[in-house]
Amino acid sequence: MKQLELAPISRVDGEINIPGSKSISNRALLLAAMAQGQTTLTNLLDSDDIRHMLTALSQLGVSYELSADKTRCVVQGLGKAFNVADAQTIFLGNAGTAMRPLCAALALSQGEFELTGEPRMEERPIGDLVDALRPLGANISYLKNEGFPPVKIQGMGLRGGSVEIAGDLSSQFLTALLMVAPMADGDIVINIKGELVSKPYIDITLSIMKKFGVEVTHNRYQRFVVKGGQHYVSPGRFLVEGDASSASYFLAAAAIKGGSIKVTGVGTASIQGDVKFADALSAMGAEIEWGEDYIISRKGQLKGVNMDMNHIPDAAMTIAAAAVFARGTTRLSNIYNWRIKETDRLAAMATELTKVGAHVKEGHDYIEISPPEALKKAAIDTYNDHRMAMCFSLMALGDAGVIINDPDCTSKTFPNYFEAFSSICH
Ligand SMILES: O=C(O)C1=C[C@@H](OP(=O)(O)O)[C@@H](O)[C@H](O)C1
Ligand SMILES: C=C(OP(=O)(O)O)C(=O)O
Repeated sequence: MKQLELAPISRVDGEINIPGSKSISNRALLLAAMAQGQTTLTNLLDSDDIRHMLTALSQLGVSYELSADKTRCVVQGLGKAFNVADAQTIFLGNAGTAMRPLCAALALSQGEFELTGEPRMEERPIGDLVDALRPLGANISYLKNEGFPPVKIQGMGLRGGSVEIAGDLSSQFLTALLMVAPMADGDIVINIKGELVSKPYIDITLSIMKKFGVEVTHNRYQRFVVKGGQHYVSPGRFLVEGDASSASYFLAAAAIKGGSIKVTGVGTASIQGDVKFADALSAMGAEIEWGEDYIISRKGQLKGVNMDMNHIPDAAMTIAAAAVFARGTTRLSNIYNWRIKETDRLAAMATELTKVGAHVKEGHDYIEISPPEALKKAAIDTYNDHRMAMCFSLMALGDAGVIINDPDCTSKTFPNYFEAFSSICH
């Protein structure tokens, strides 16, 4: 196994143009593929999750042209759902933003499809989405375990109707249903069962759908009404914002160590909920300055916080890492669904933070972190989770340095993360 040793870093400073957002790239690609007209996507993310979506679209008969650096993509929209004569097996790695939306999109399409993924994907639920699609006419079956990928889809279009969908495990199920609903034969009313988690990701979905010409109304995220029989229409050009979750590591670095870091590509104009990470960092004591498309972070005297993190589950992991450098205890709550992401992130975070000397309490849906007396150098297991690798790079801001096992797992969303990180370290 590859290991990356990071020596203690004395100062951070600089500016980073953050690569494109994963959540926006995969949504925009799928809608561009089904929309009428040609879409030129710029600042597209080049990473594993996006490559899986692009490969899937090729298999589904979509033509597109990627620039040499893979950040510009001209997509020829089909103007309708997919229609593929030969049965297709589509491998989606561990990309939730490909698996869930494509499951819905293929139920809406014509053809026979199998959606498969990495072993961890077979442990990440999809049952709540399948249960919501079936009453609309979807023919989906499980190839291994009930409620989990791989799935087999006999695409035959979707009718309108009123459905319920569980909101308490993942917002991606609702995102998937919303994205296909306008192309169903009739109107669709979606009622949310239970608390809807990760709500800001629904705002990303609705915002991108609107750019492609479709408006959805909703009643406080409890009931969504989507008119059926519509088409998406390409906006022509679509600029992908920088990834706000990826920005969190750099902003945290300056807050922990000093100097000043400016991230560009995300700011007050962002449609991503994860920009709220900067507010959480500010509550810990960081000095934050906002611009329309940039955020600057400077050192504060960090202190522990007690926060509900349901709205920013991905960037919340960065707060857990920063807590090691804060005075007092940090408690991050309402994060049960950390357990069903790339790994069980509550267990992984607790185990690895303990290795560096932090005092950690892992609850069913929360984590409590008190800083170590002295940071210990440790070899950090990353569990094939890009965010574990990126979060624990921050340990190098202490006096001990850190070893990151399997650093290349950042390729899921940020292949050049460690180069970018070293560019701000002095
Ligand atoms: O819709 C999206 O783009 C995402 C939603 C979130 O997942 P959950 O809704 O499962 O929390 C987030 O963790 C994931 O990285 C991306
Ligand atoms: C949860 C994540 O990914 P996915 O889109 O696969 O759910 C993530 O990127 O942190």
